[in-house]
Amino acid sequence: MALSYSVGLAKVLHVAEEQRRLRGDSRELVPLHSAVGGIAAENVVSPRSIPEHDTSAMDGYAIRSQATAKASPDTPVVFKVQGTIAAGDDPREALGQQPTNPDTDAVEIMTGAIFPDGYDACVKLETAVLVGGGPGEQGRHILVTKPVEPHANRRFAASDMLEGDIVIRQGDTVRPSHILPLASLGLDSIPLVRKPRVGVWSTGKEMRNGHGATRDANGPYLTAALREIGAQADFLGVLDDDPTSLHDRVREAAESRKFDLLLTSGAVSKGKFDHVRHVLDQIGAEIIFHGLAIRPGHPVLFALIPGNEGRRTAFFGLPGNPGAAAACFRFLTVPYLRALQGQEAEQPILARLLQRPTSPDTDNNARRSCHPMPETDCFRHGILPATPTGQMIVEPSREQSPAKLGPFTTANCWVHFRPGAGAEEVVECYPLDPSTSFFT
Ligand SMILES: Nc1nc2c(c(=O)[nH]1)N[C@H]1C(S)=C(S)[C@@H](COP(=O)(O)OP(=O)(O)OC[C@H]3O[C@@H](n4cnc5c(N)ncnc54)[C@H](O)[C@@H]3O)O[C@H]1N2
Ligand code: MOO
Repeated sequence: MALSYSVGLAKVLHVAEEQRRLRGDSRELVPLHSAVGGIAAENVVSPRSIPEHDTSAMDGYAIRSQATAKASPDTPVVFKVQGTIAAGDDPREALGQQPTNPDTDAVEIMTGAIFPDGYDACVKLETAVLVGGGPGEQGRHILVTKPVEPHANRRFAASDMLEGDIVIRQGDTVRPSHILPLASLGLDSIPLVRKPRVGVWSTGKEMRNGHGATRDANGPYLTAALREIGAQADFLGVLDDDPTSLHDRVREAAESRKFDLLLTSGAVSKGKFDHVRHVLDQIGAEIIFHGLAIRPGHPVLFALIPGNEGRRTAFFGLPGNPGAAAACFRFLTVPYLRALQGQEAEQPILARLLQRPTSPDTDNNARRSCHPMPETDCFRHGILPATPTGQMIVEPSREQSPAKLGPFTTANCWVHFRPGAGAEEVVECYPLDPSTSFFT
């Protein structure tokens, strides 16, 4: 009896935690413009409160609001304009030595500029009536024709973020939207978890000699998907069905210390040319599991390969059928890499299954693939549309063969059917691509 998915996953996470400890402090400071997609190595807290000063929210005139309490079109309040403060100016320098009187003077102030002492509000340029002025703009006055609210158009210091606020949490993936607050706080780099280095091979001579026109789908897919989730992935080539070259390449890679994880796809099942298990046994690998009670992907293998100085490299032997390789990658390899980098487990979105009438063959296929399977976890791709009412209803792809890839052009999610879960159940859905979200 094969191990259950939950036991297999627990073993994967256990190894990931162990390897994480062995990696030690593997962080690097990365400039903000290159940080998107990386994983925060620690909570980043705001080193200061922002804005650091009270500033104007509008281009206009700084005044003292109290002085306008009785302003009306018939009895406008007149202020003499004394100097100009632009964003980036020190108000004291901009206004010079000459003291101003907030009861009778206004100061021209630009958006983002620091308020001068004694002035509490800003009258927008469009609201004030400018009179006078001329060459050198001496003698300018403004008329204010209605009372100005206290603190109008004033942004208060520390009203945005406070010193000590958490800007990004340890384990969060950096998104472009994190960069705005991080940069505003004056941070130019961020500590990220060093990217896990992953080596990927495809196996099977059918992809090398061209007979039968099987093209390598798994190699490009796995390499690209790994890069998308922040790993440093190297595609190491397509190996043919020769156990000696498989042996040498895997051993060499494990001893090179270049990789945190190695992946193969294909050659893990029962066929005459399925050499992965045998080769790992020869190398002296610890087989954590070979086979899980999952569909697709039941021949999947997970092992630790010995290297130099007692160091061991984790290894996934993913099944060859591309749909099975993709499911095992999504539900085993991605959780492994998340845990290795200190990220929490992904939380699924719960959705109801779309019930469809079943008559043509394709419907029967679809129905069968979502039929409850006792003691087996099933992973099916499908579409979870954004409905106008916000209801979560998922439609599994009609075609679920792990050898057929057409549905990957339209699917946007994986559906996880727990053992025995039936068509009436609420099911767990995950974005098809782990770097995406249903809501962005
Ligand atoms: N007697 C049994 N036969 C099979 C079993 C079984 O339990 N008993 N399991 C089946 C299942 S399930 C799967 S999945 C496959 C997986 O087998 P392997 O991992 O050994 O994969 P291969 O035999 O090497 O290839 C299977 C299939 O996938 C194609 N393939 C492989 N790699 C790629 C690639 N990189 N890109 C595109 N296509 C790929 C390959 O050409 C084969 O058609 O075994 C079943 N058999
Ligand atoms: O893993 Mo296989 O059929 O379940 O493709």
